[in-house]
This record gives sequence, C-alpha cells and structure tokens, in this order.
Amino acid sequence: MTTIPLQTKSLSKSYDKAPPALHPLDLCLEPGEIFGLLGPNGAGKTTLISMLTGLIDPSSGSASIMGYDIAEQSLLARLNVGVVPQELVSHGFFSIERVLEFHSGYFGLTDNREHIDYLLRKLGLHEHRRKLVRQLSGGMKRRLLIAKSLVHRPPLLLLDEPTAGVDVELRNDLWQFVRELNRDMGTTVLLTTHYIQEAEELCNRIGVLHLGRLIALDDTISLIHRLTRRIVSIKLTADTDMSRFDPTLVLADHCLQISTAYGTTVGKLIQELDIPLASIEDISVEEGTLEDAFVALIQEQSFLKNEEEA
Ligand SMILES: Nc1ncnc2c1ncn2[C@@H]1O[C@H](COP(=O)(O)OP(=O)(O)OP(=O)(O)O)[C@@H](O)[C@H]1O
Repeated sequence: MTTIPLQTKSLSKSYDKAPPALHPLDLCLEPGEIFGLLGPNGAGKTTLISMLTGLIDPSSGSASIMGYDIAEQSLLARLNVGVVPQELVSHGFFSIERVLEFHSGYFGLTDNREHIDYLLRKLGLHEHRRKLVRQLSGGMKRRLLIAKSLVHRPPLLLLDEPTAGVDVELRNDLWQFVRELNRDMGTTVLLTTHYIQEAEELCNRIGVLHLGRLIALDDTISLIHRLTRRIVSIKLTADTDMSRFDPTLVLADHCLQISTAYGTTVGKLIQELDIPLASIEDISVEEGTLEDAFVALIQEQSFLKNEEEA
C-alpha cells in the first residue's frame, strides 16, 4: 500500500473574530507529485503550511504527513517533511556548513557530511561553505534555506514562495533542482508561488485558494482547458470576400480571429467556416495559460460575491 504524503481533513484556522484564514480544507497529495498551491495575497497559503509544520495550531480538523498525524505523532511527522519558509534565515554568526551540521544534529544525524556536500554542490554553495550567513546575499540565503530543509532527506517538501524576490537565473536553478529531487528521489513537493507561469511549467496539479477557501483543484492542463479558450487567427489572401463571415470574427487586414473550445481542431474550424485552402495565407493558434485560468477564476469569485451582496 502506498503512503499518502500529505492529507488534510477539514483542517481550518480562524483568528479571533476575523473571517477564517482557512476554511475546512480536505486535500490529499499523491506520492511523487509536484503540487502548486496558488492564491492571491492573504488567501491562506502560509497559514496552511504553518499548520502542517507545527508553527501554528489548527482551529479544527486534522492532517497527516506520510501517514503520521501532525498533532499526535508530531515528531515522526516532522522527520518526514522539509519546509522552506518565506522569511530568510538568521544564524548570522555561523558558516553555511555549520548551520547545515547543526540542523542535521537536530534530526539526530551526526555524520551527514556526504549528504551536506551533495546539497552544497547542487545548490551552488560549495565554494561559499565557510562564509558566515551574515555575509551571504539574499539569493545565497535562499539556497541555504533549501539545503536546510533537505538535510534529513524528507520524502515531502513544502516550499512557501521560495523564489520571491529572487533573480531569474536563481529561480531557474531552484526549479531545476526541485525537478531533479522529484525525479531522482521521488520527493513529493507542495509549493506556493506568485509566478504562475513557473507553476504551469512545474506542477502536474494545481489547487487555488481564495479568501481561505479551495476554489479549484485539478490537473494543470484540465484547469487551463476548463477556464480558457484557444484563439485561432487566420490570415486570408487580399482578394477574399470578407463580407461572408460573421463580422464579430473579422479583424482588419483580412484576418479572422476565432475563440474556440479545446476540442475543436483547426481543420474542423476551416471546414465549418467554409474557407478554401487557397485563400489561407497563415494560421496561428494561441493556447490559454494557467495565468489566464487563474485570472478567470478570481474574476468569477468576485462576480459571485457581487451577486451575493446585490
Ligand atoms: N497571526 C495572525 N493573526 C491574525 N490574522 C492572521 C495572522 N496570520 C495571518 N492572518 C490572516 O490570515 C489570512 C491568510 O494569511 P496567509 O498569510 O495565510 O495568506 P497567504 O495566502 O500566504 O498570503 P501571501 O501570498 O501574501 O503570502 C490573511 O487574512 C491574514 O491577514
């Protein structure tokens, strides 16, 4: 039987009299997946991660990590998860190497040299390993946070906006490393990010939180196909009589632009519009993105809220 890396059952969090930061959430990660948790500022992403890692207590519900209940078997749960928090590290007066040795000791790993070296090399920190943390740039501190989260080889990795404020090169490096971990070690990953294009490239499944509620949960591609449309642009020869087309499809310069569902092929469209092949100069197809789907979802929520209030 495979162990579920992460499962929450009606997990919620409320602060005082404010609306819940997280409404009861049921979520189950599949072994070996890279799951993206998206949501606007204040949606509840960090609240969820903070509960899973024992930083804050849930108001209700339960959660398990690799089958271990986060409240009743908290030590075992923590041994199985690595977490990269949003904020940067302190430990200013220690070297990178020492921080990783201390952190290994925290998990009872007294001889973790080989794995620490592996992480230092993979994250481009090896040549800097004797530098004090306070001498590091923001980007290097981010790398150190990731190395710290992985000293104990956790099967589940939680990344809370690991690339916030990080330059493009480091962002690419970090995602490349996450892909490798996932592929080579089978590490299951849950990440939050505001870089939606990166989530589209990296994640096989997406959950969207909005005002503490999970408003979408689907395979990345299904979400895009459900919430966006393809735009097909057809450039026709100058002698084509454009008056026979629906005027809403006609753009200037003998161009047609058609918004279609994903099931409709370009061939079928050309047939339906009865366009002779000889009249076609060029065709381009623009697929929807996860960002388009995300914007559509949030707009849908605002519309529903306005309807409710009206
Ligand atoms: N200690 C706290 N006391 C009261 N409210 C809090 C506290 N921490 C978070 N909140 C509230 O909980 C809600 C969810 O916040 P959270 O930090 O989880 O959002 P987020 O999705 O991680 O946002 P961001 O993308 O900005 O990091 C927000 O309304 C926030 O103001």
